Amino acid sequence: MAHPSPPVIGIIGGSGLYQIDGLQDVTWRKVSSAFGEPSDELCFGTLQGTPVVFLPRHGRGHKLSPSEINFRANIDALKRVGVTDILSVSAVGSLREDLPPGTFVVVDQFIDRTFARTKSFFGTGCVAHVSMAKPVCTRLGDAVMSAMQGLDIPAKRGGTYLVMEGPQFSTLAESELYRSWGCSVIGMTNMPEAKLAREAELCYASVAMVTDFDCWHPGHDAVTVDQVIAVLTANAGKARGLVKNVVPLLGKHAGPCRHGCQTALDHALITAPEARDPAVLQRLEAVAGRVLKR
Ligand SMILES: CSC[C@H]1O[C@H](OP(=O)(O)O)[C@H](O)[C@@H]1O
Ligand SMILES: Nc1ncnc2[nH]cnc12
Repeated sequence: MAHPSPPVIGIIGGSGLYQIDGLQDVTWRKVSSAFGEPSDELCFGTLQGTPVVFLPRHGRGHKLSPSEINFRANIDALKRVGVTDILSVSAVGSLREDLPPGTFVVVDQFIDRTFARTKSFFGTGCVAHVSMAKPVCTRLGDAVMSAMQGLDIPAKRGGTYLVMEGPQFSTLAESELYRSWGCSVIGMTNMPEAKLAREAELCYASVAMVTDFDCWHPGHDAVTVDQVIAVLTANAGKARGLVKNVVPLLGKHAGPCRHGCQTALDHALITAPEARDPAVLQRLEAVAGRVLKR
């Protein structure tokens, strides 16, 4: 059995989402990771009796820029406390006219243009290659879509999230390039987060909340943080409603995901057992213990 059932939900909050309102029995607790410091303490609580673990991606007060986030520590820490499913919530710019600010996009693909981040738990001493063909968990995506019903949220299932390094926003030429690639939205954080969740055999889905039209749109020639925060604030109630609905929905699922997220490492390890570095294996205990022990 890959995981105890039911799923344990972890929420990674992005810009503007530094706590979950309405969470009961809340405690913030420092959780150590073998990969350094997570962005903040983890927030443990329950929503209608269902346990939830929350982590603000940039830390409370938004202290970390996208390039400074220790994505490995965040995912490792969430796995260490028993999280099986990660719902990522992010602010994004829209690259399409039909995705105006206020739209919630449950993205299903990513293009990773980041270049200054550590992107894998694996490497010298234990090499692995997981599939990223389908980076988003269908079960989790289904639950998010159901949770939005009745909330009056303009929602779209599917779309490609272009992940840029930042912290500066894009040039017009870059924005037009990503549009020509057919991308739907742009942000700075979902990679390597999604890659690391897959390596850690965690289900992952991302709700991309559109806050702006980046800089390509004739009516909006630049994006500003003030604009992003204003749209996020206006949509905070809807984001809260979504989290409130999705947690009990997911909590009702019994057993592991059937889409392969929780067995991603079954055919991924390539380093011969006798060539593996024991110190590296120890660091990988939470992430990959399931396959390293057998
Ligand atoms: C505040 S605008 C730019 C900032 O917002 C997004 O963060 P997140 O994905 O954590 O919501 C974007 O990726 C940038 O980090
Ligand atoms: N236009 C944009 N580009 C990158 N990240 C963003 N986050 C919110 N809006 C964004």
